[in-house]
Amino acid sequence: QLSTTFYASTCPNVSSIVRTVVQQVMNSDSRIGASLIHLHFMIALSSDSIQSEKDAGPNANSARGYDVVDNIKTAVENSCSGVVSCADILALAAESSVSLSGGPSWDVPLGRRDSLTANRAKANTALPSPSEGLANIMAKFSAVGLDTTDLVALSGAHTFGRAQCRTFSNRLYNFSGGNPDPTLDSSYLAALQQTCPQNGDGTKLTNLDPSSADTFDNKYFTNLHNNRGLLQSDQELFSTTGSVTVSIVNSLSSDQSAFFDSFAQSMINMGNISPLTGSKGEIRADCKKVNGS
Ligand code: HEM
Repeated sequence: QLSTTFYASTCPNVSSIVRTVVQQVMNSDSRIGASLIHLHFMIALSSDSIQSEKDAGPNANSARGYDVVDNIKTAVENSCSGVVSCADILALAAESSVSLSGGPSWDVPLGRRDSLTANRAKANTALPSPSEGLANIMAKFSAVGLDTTDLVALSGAHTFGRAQCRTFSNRLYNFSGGNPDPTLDSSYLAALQQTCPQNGDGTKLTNLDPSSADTFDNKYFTNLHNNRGLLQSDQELFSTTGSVTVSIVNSLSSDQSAFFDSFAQSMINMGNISPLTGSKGEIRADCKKVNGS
């Protein structure tokens, strides 16, 4: 029961306020759009609020963007005090991040409220890890009502942003019987081994999309065709023989506008995962904590 016109009378300019702040930050930080949508994903999948995910295992060190959410919140509060939730701000920031990076735009359904709790245990188990295998990741998406098309389309968000060596270095040296992941293209493997030496700094960053690092396009899917998916969870979408994901990758790699349409729809689906609405939850004053805590 979210609605794209939810703030039409209470905060009619909310979308452009959010977009302006995201644009400003992008001018000096080309990665911030990716970081904001990544944050939106983590929060959507753990159906929980900002505070809790921040320190959960799979996200430790990986959640950038909290400060920017605070800045957006301040800008929104200056125009319309106390009416727009942090959850809606993040959903709008995700859309701005994509459209300002060359991707699709869409009308964001709004009217979410912020949770009254923070649940670290749930964040730890509901979030997929890049090495846990396609079947498990499909099950985690399915558990929140997202199907295989959503999984493949949304994984296309790895068309921009960065990942730390520790999130894929298992593929580089000792993946199967002492060898690197056999699905990795050999020159890409060599480049990644240079970036991420064995026993090196696991927090070092590299581009998720080696062909167009900061642009939102469908090169992510052509990378998979060329065995240049960075995370194991990326490459498995294409390299798992017989998986239904293969034909979806094929169709999205051959048609960017089909990817954009699918992505926008799947973002709406992701944003619809059990939102708090009506009188449930609250409108947080500070996005990092429950009111009064
Ligand atoms: C399918 C399961 C997914 C897995 C296993 C996964 C895993 C990861 C990992 C390990 C990283 C690197 C984090 C780090 O190094 O700190 C990452 C980054 C990222 N993820 Fe995903 N992800 C998934 C789905 C998604 C979805 C659905 C979206 C958004 C719709 C998304 C958007 C991003 C973006 C944009 C980044 C880069 C963030 C930045 O540069 O700050 N991911 N993901």
